Amino acid sequence: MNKTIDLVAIGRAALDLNSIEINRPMEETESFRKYVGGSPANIAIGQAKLGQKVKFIGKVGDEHHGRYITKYMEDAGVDMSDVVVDNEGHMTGLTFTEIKSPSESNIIQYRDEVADLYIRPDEVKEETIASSKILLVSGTALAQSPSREAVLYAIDLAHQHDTRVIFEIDYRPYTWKSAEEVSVYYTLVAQLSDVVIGTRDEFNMLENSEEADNAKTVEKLFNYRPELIVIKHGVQGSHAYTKDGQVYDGKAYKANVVKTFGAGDSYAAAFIYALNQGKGVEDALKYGAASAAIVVSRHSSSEAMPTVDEIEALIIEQDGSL
Ligand SMILES: Nc1ncnc2c1ncn2[C@@H]1O[C@H](COP(=O)(O)OP(=O)(O)OP(=O)(O)O)[C@@H](O)[C@H]1O
Ligand SMILES: O=C(O)C[C@@H](O)[C@H](O)C(=O)CO
Repeated sequence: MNKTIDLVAIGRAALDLNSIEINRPMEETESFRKYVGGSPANIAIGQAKLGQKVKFIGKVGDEHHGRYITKYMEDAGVDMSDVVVDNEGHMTGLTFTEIKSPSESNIIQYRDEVADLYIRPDEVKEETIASSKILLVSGTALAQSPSREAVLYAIDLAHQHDTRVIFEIDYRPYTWKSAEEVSVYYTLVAQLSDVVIGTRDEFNMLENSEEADNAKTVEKLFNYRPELIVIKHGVQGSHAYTKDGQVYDGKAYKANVVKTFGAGDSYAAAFIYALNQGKGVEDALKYGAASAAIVVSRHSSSEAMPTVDEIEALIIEQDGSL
């Protein structure tokens, strides 16, 4: 089928309530600003801002927050026509963020019985997956049925239609029942994906191990489908590994940090954008890191997503050239 969509993301679109009073613990924070949130929604918005054609597959509550999210993402350029409105009383998920200091942010999530975890396989449209170059899978969508089966079905369709599967491990502790359960589903989906992106801690969850050896992690996964694996190490940067044995080291850019969350989503949006533009892995690492440096210097994880010009200006400012 003709690939008219650059990326389709599956998973949660939720609300972030970010503390307005920065550098303060949550216990003393009284005011919050509302944004769209949820890792795959943030990545979809980031991609749209970079000029990509993006579609979203998910489920939102039949209430004010669900309507706000759908409208915001449509206005941001994300095609929301496959998003289902829940009709069983499940609500949109909420995240409160604490911005304690430029090096410490925490999140508190309300994710019991949330609408996004109730998307069913029969609500995933084959023609959407078939017409997209990339299926972006968020690991949190594997935490519970029927969302788990919806994701596995989407991956199967992607394989049938030559759609590249990118797995953002996106570990959130809520909803999962045990470390073993996390490891089983993360391993399964990583083995079925073409590209896997996660932090070192998230790969530890995948392996259910504290060993933290990047070389061993990639060696095991390269026995399966993945051809590119990215392991992120926060402000220390990130590493990309290819199946043919190449290793690329990416550095973090300097930033005037407001808060640390949102880094991973902005990184993924720009890293995938660069690969889709035909740039090499080395450049993709720069685009991802520059995008993250911009988002950590702003208040949100969605509205904060940068344009291509902003990313390239930051790379030129700090590296001297693109
Ligand atoms: N404080 C920072 N300053 C500049 N760049 C940063 C900072 N923190 C992270 N980054 C950039 O973002 C990339 C991804 O960050 P990180 O490894 O923290 O991902 P993550 O844990 O998925 O993010 P998140 O906190 O959003 O979940 C890093 O490789 C780095 O390039
Ligand atoms: O991913 C989430 O559900 C919360 C995010 O929207 C939040 O902004 C964040 O933690 C991004 O990494």
